[in-house]
Amino acid sequence: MATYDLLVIGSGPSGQRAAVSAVKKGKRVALVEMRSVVGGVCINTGTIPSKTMREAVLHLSGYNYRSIYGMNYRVKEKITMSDLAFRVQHVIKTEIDVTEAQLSRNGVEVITGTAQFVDEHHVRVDGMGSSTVHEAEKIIIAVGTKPASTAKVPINGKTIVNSDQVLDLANLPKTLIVVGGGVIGVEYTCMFAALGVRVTLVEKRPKLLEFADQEIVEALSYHLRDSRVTMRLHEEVESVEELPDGTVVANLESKKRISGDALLYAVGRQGNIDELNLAAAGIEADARGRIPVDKDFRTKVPNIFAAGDVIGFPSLASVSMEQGRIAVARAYGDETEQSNPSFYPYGIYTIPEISFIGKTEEQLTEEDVPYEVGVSYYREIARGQIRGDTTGRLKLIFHRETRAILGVHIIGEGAAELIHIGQAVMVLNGTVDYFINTVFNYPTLAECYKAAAFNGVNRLARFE
Ligand SMILES: Cc1cc2nc3c(=O)[nH]c(=O)nc-3n(C[C@H](O)[C@H](O)[C@H](O)COP(=O)(O)OP(=O)(O)OC[C@H]3O[C@@H](n4cnc5c(N)ncnc54)[C@H](O)[C@@H]3O)c2cc1C
Ligand SMILES: NC(=O)c1ccc[n+]([C@@H]2O[C@H](COP(=O)([O-])OP(=O)(O)OC[C@H]3O[C@@H](n4cnc5c(N)ncnc54)[C@H](O)[C@@H]3O)[C@@H](O)[C@H]2O)c1
Repeated sequence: MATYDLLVIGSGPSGQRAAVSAVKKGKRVALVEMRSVVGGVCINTGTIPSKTMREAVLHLSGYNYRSIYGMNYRVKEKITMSDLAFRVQHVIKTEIDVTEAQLSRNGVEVITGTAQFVDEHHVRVDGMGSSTVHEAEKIIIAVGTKPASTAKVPINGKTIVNSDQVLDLANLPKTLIVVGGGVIGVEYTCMFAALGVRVTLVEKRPKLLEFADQEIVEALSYHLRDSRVTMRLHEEVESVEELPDGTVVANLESKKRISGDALLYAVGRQGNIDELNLAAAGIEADARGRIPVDKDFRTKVPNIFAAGDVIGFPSLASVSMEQGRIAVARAYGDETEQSNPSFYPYGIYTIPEISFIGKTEEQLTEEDVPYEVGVSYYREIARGQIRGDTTGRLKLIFHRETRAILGVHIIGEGAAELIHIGQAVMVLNGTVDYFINTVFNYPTLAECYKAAAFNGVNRLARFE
């Protein structure tokens, strides 16, 4: 029986970061992964495939250049699922190689197999025709999630797919039903709509992306409609059926029936805990398979920690890495490593992209915080015109009295990169005056910050 200082279960972003951090602290570390390759949902089925597919869609469809060369501009006239899969497979393979190299360079022992607890210090790993028990002083559960499913939606991996299977669609459908207007549903809706697929998006809540600033969501909704997406909000899909001709029907609770060539079921995800035998370690998960932890990512069993999507919100690759790092720091009594969730950014890879940090107008209104808003439009910035994005906008929210930046909300090309300028100013306690008094490269999208700051400060001046 092998003995480790730390055993990590799962090789997604949280597991990888936890394992390497522990090695850097001089610990002997093993990482167990049940897939044949490392990287988790992030590299193999979720983040990396979807973001690469988006890039392929934007390139091949010529979407970003239609405002310059005309609505019929295309790089490739007939785009197939294999065109998209080609680029995706290339990036997945490279990312797996990079991750494997990083783990081996750092001396993390990767064990392939499915982990299950024997007790709070022992884990059995079944794989490759063998079963071995490993002992560890500390254990980190980083098993991530899998798509939520129900018997009423017969996923067949071909025409009725979940988000792990999108690239398995044999052909690009002419019509697609997307169930779930969360981040996954909305991102894929945008990609297929940009390819000319007629998409119907069904969301049971009255609004899409409820956690985002509603002005930004309204701007996105405009783009979705412009791309001929039909939005069925406040409507719940009750069941799905396959018809003999191979098409698919979604039955809504309101008795409406929607038909399509294919259906993507993206109604959330649940913790990957079925194989773990958590009870043997004295741990319980909630109904959605999420494991409760304290602020240090410690479960109710003192030597066992959990990080990443399996602990629930916000379920982002970016945050999962950070949770893995902090969990290891706390496991070894290190309080110096810190991370502040108030400054975690969101990047939503819709078309156009959305990114934000800090509070929304809705939250600040609810909290009675006196704020002012400054807005700038990509069409007024030279780089916006050069790039062909004339619909993007950046919204800066700042405190009316202290002038501190309270939130930044962006929709448009490069939003997920651009947000980090606002993030740095917020983290360093900057005010709107930073943007007024700073020179930005010209022509860049970063100039949006300065234009928005002027706009906001000019509004304030009306009251002086
Ligand atoms: C379609 C999609 C798009 C996304 N896009 C983004 C994005 O743009 N930006 C972003 O920040 N986040 C995005 N996410 C979220 C991101 O992928 C997750 O937050 C991240 O992968 C979670 O990392 P993790 O370490 O918790 O686990 P995961 O990446 O889920 O990895 C967990 C690993 O544990 C393994 N495992 C499970 N059980 C066992 C067991 N018993 N024994 C051994 N191994 C086990 C699994 O095989 C898996 O490899 C997206 C997710 C999806 C589904
Ligand atoms: N860019 C990113 O950061 C990114 C991208 C994709 C995924 N993710 C992560 O992946 C996780 C899962 O994403 P998701 O979109 O699957 O989950 P989600 O929980 O965010 O959204 C699911 C949506 O489906 C709706 N829904 C549920 N049942 C329904 C029904 N029967 N009919 C119609 N609508 C229904 C819900 O109201 C909800 O809005 C998220 O937590 C997210 O953080 C992040």
